[in-house]
Amino acid sequence: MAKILVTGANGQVGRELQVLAAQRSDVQFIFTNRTLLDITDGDAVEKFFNEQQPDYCINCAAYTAVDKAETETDLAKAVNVTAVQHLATQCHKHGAPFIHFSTDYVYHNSLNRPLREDDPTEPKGVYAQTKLDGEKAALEAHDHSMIVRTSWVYSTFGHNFVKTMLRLGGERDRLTVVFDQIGSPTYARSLADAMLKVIQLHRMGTVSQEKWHGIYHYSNEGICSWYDFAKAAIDAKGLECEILPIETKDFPTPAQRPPFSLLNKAKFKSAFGLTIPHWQKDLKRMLEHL
Ligand SMILES: NC(=O)C1=CN([C@@H]2O[C@H](COP(=O)(O)OP(=O)(O)OC[C@H]3O[C@@H](n4cnc5c(N)ncnc54)[C@H](OP(=O)(O)O)[C@@H]3O)[C@@H](O)[C@H]2O)C=CC1
Ligand SMILES: Cc1cn([C@H]2C[C@H](O)[C@@H](COP(=O)(O)OP(=O)(O)O[C@H]3O[C@@H](C)C(=O)[C@@H](O)[C@H]3O)O2)c(=O)[nH]c1=O
Repeated sequence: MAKILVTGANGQVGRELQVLAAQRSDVQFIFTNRTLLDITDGDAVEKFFNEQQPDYCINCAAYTAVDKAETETDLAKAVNVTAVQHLATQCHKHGAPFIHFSTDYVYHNSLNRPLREDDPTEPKGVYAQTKLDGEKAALEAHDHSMIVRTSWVYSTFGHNFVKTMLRLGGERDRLTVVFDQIGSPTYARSLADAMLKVIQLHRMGTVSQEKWHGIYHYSNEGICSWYDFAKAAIDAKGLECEILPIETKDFPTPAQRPPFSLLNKAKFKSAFGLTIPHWQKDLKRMLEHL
């Protein structure tokens, strides 16, 4: 039976993988959180791999506090770069294909079309830079590193934009949200499900090394601004809170966000023959579980 190691399993994607794992008996999952396995500890990671011998590793651990990363730079680097190198190195040593998540924030441009994996990157903040460096570390350390760049992840678990909007929307009469940052949300349940399907295809022998190794995009289908996304969530919940569109300059933050980071998913869909739900459908699905 294949053994899948999931690191950072207390985060949004990790928790969704745990939900899906409960429905599977054909695969053995090992879920680790920071207490069970601190991935910044290289010796601990090595020992863990030697003892557990996983067949696959999905790294859901990350430093994701975008603004705080501007001041907690060393910690962001340790988790998003050094630790990723530890995991990829051990995956390589044990012949375990690796899945690692990255972000749409590696981009910062004004291309007037969905972004492809080979479009130029231009990380603006510490979080974005460390995620890009982590991608490189994973790709260099292991020849079976799948980097999945995703965007605007939300779930019933953990902290995310949707839950923040619903909380604030229940407390205030009015919220102002940027409408000049465009992209696509990603329901962590769908992302988790897609990763397990990719592993299933690999186990069936239909995913070559060349196909596994490299960068893929995955987010929900469709396009919106953070304003549209907030309004959809508030309206779906029937909250009496007015959502007003504002420009980024009127919502200053320590870290810059990309103005346009809509991901083109053509490579992922054609490589694995999978379809991706539209963000409006997935938002409804998530709100039903909330
Ligand atoms: N959230 C988003 O909007 C987006 C996320 N991504 C990427 O997707 C991936 C998953 O994100 P998401 O599920 O939202 O992340 P979360 O922030 O929800 O979870 C990250 C998890 O990593 C854990 N962690 C942090 N440091 C360590 C460590 N040293 N050892 C072990 N575990 C650690 C955290 O533990 P603790 O709770 O103890 O801190 C937390 O449980 C990440 O790579 C992220 O960069 C990409 C685009 C958008
Ligand atoms: C709370 C709030 C945010 N905003 C803006 C700020 C920001 O530009 C945008 C998104 O808000 P947040 O700061 O909650 O989201 P942020 O932490 O930037 O989310 C990012 O997280 C990392 C981990 C990723 O990888 C990205 O894909 C993305 O999901 O909305 C408002 O305009 N009004 C508000 O009331």
